[in-house]
Amino acid sequence: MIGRLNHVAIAVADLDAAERQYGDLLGGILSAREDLPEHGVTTVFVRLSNTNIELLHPLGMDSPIAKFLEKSPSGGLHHVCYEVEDIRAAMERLVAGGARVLGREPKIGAHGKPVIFLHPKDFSGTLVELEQA
Ligand SMILES: CC[C@@H](C(=O)O)C(=O)SCCNC(=O)CCNC(=O)[C@H](O)C(C)(C)COP(=O)(O)OP(=O)(O)OC[C@H]1O[C@@H](n2cnc3c(N)ncnc32)[C@H](O)[C@@H]1OP(=O)(O)O
Ligand SMILES: [Co+2]
Repeated sequence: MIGRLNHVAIAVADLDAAERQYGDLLGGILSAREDLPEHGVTTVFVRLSNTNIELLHPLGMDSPIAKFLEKSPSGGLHHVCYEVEDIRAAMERLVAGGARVLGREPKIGAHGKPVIFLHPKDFSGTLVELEQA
């Protein structure tokens, strides 16, 4: 079921600084900033040859990134995103296997495709995002 690594997401407290780190210092190619109010985040993607880095900054009052940054003020690794062919089939399989899918329905993610999240406590302490390929 698990497919390509679509992105690795890093929560950042200072988006300007993170853009300088990944753009100027590391020489990455950065996307434009995008606000995704439904997810409570502003994103910037760094395109790599084999995957992408998603820089995540809190947006709005209920952002999951704000809570994460309260615990880790310097930021840090937030989630990994794997591609799946069929997100509903993946959900059924995961729920049947006892994993907690966060939310009832897939949402549309940063690439305009359906995404779901899996509880970090069910995946060795790592928040997992699945994106329909
Ligand atoms: C841009 C759209 C999309 C894309 O297309 O790429 C995105 O990536 S959006 C990214 C942001 N969205 C999300 O993170 C949605 C899913 N997240 C959640 O539903 C919640 O954040 C959560 C994972 C359920 C945690 O929420 P909550 O239970 O309210 O927070 P706690 O702080 O109480 O956490 C409980 C427990 O889990 C640990 N935790 C929390 N976040 C992470 C994490 N990112 N990685 C690893 N572990 C995490 C937290 O430390 C707590 O553990 P204990 O302290 O041991 O209880
Ligand atoms: Co993501």
